[in-house]
Amino acid sequence: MTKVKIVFASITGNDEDIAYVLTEKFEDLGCDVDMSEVSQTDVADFEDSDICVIASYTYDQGVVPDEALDFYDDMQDLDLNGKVYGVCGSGDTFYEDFCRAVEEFDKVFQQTGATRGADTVKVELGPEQEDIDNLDNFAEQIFKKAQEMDL
Ligand SMILES: Cc1cc2nc3c(=O)[nH]c(=O)nc-3n(C[C@H](O)[C@H](O)[C@H](O)COP(=O)(O)O)c2cc1C
Repeated sequence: MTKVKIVFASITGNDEDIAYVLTEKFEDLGCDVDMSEVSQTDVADFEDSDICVIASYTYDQGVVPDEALDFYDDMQDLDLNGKVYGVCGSGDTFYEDFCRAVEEFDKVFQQTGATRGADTVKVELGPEQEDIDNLDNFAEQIFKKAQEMDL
């Protein structure tokens, strides 16, 4: 069974909602899914998974959330070759750096050698039906890539 690890950073619940949408979709696809909050998660969990996903909000001029900084730093030392990843997150277009943390996590995943399974998904605040459709599509693409790689 394909193992999926979903890590989220969320203060007001939008990214937690995103993580739940993805959990449900990956489970529908027949995956074994584990979801956890970033400050409660060890990066080694990604090494034990086939598919690695991050859902993060953006704060204060586009930086990675404070509680995700250790995780972000630890990711720089990971070798995730042969694994598939995806990044998504919530932001607010009121701010200049809309969903910048999504881009930052995408960059660090690239450094790990993991393969991007789908383009990033950026959600304006909480996920509406259109976002849920985009997230379902995101999960399907990632799963398809993992199947192509025999994961
Ligand atoms: C002080 C503050 C700064 C923020 N800065 C940004 C930002 O630079 N870029 C962005 O896209 N969203 C920014 N946001 C919006 C949050 O990312 C957005 O509310 C998000 O939905 C929160 O996700 P959560 O519910 O998972 O905590 C900011 C919000 C606050 C309160």
